[in-house]
Amino acid sequence: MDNSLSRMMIICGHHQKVGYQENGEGAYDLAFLPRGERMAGTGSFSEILDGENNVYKYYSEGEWRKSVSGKSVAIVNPTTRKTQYKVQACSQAEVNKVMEAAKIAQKAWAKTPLWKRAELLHKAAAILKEHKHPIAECLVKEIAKPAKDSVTEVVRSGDLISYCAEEGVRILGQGTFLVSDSFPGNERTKYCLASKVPLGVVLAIPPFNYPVNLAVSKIAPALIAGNSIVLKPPTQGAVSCLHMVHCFHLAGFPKSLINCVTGKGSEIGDFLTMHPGVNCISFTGGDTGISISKKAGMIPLQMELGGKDACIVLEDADLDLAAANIVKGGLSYSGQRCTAVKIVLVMESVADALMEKVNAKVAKLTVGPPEEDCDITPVVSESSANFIEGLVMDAKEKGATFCQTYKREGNLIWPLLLDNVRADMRIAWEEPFGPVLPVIRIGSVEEGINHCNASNFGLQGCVFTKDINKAMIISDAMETGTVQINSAPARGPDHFPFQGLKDSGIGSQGITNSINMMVKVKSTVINLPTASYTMG
Ligand SMILES: NC(=O)c1ccc[n+]([C@@H]2O[C@H](COP(=O)([O-])OP(=O)(O)OC[C@H]3O[C@@H](n4cnc5c(N)ncnc54)[C@H](O)[C@@H]3O)[C@@H](O)[C@H]2O)c1
Repeated sequence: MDNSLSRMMIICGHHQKVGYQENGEGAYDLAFLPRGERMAGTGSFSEILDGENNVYKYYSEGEWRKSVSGKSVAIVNPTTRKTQYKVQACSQAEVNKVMEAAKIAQKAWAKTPLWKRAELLHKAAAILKEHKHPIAECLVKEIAKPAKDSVTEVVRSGDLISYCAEEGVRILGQGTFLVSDSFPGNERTKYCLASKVPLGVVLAIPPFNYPVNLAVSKIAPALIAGNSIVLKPPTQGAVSCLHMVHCFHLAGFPKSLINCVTGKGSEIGDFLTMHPGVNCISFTGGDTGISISKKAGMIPLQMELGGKDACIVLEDADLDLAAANIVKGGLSYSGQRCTAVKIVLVMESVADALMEKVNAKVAKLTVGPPEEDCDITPVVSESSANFIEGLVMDAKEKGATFCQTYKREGNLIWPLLLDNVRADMRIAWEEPFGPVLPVIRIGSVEEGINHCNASNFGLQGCVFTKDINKAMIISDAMETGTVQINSAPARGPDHFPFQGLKDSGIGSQGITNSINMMVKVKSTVINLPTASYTMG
């Protein structure tokens, strides 16, 4: 931090705080503010920033380090489109070192009592929540998430860690005891004790859209189950992740148990996912996950990939409820959610009425910077905005009805509903990951289900109807990991099972399922010389 900073009044919502102005490179000095109120890279977080070069460090062997590569990766603020932060470009040699250390640390951690693991996780959760503001600030600057939602993401992550600690001590505290005489031909001469043991080193790769939440949803289950962690954060979201990791550091976890390497995908991406030291990969993201699955060795994989979540609206639906969920479900965080409503399939007879309600709500959305807590904020990158524009132009050429005028400034795209979309348009099938929502008018429920099932994705879907019997039949017919009845698709609450079928993933998440996924079963069989049946 240089000396040229000038003291100023920083306006935060309705509160005024006396502090120092941003120095133009994303760093602040607010050391006099209460703990937890400080800004990114300062106060408790000053250790994670190489102030001389203004590059965030990576975390290895319990220390914050500069890469020997001398190189950095720039993180571009989606709103200003200027470099906001820089992170270390780690080398393959540094990844090797991290892997070796993580392997050794895991062995000691596996011998740490479960209650002690849980205690440390609770501590990390509390520290994370205490520092919600500086971490949320990173989310606002790196991924343009609206300010309030950014705080919510951090708090929710703290709650997830605590829940995981509680769930872990219960489910990992129990094994299975089997006797041999239930299988034909056996006497009770064998007792089998099956217990859950850690996998080893878990490689965690979260996506940009929930970098903190989707990192801790891997880290916490892995740790409570006795594994060590190597985290590879997304580039946009890396600095938020580094701050989050520092909260685990402050909680006092053993060194090398949690590690975080940053860098270019081309340099360390495949190197990490194909590394022989990795015993499990937990990945959330797009199609990259499919290629990782093909390249990874014979290790357990947890893959949560893209979605094209359909919203089927029947003739008897509560249209106000459906409209509210379509707008919130489709356009929150500018549609950059795996479980966003990504296609509306509405019965022709109620389509005009529904669209009127939806368009009235879209007109009320605020569009602008995340700092102002706008509903629609810039999408994560210029290439993402270009991709979304490509889908919009394709729909235009093929005759979709534009409910709003298409408008874009830089990475900021105004919310847009496309009515009368047809199956020959790309947007009927592809995931825009932006504030653009296609609507297909259907003549029968079967047509809606067929469209949903023809997708290569199978994450979630939803149906709006007042008839629970019809809803159940549709839910059973939809080939998706989850179907929501009378609400938009959603991942939370975080302890619910969460899984994608087809190209949407492998395995199931949610706190309990993730813990169970990060262990393997180990059996010890006691062989008795004679059959023995317990009498009392
Ligand atoms: N199903 C879910 O739970 C879920 C949740 C959120 C997001 N998503 C999906 O994520 C996508 C958007 O996120 P994104 O753009 O960050 O996805 P992405 O696939 O581009 O990147 C995901 C992660 O993979 C890393 N990565 C990229 N190339 C790699 C390589 N060769 N080796 C190792 N790691 C590599 C990225 O740095 C990032 O950390 C959307 O498709 C969305 O639907 C799915």
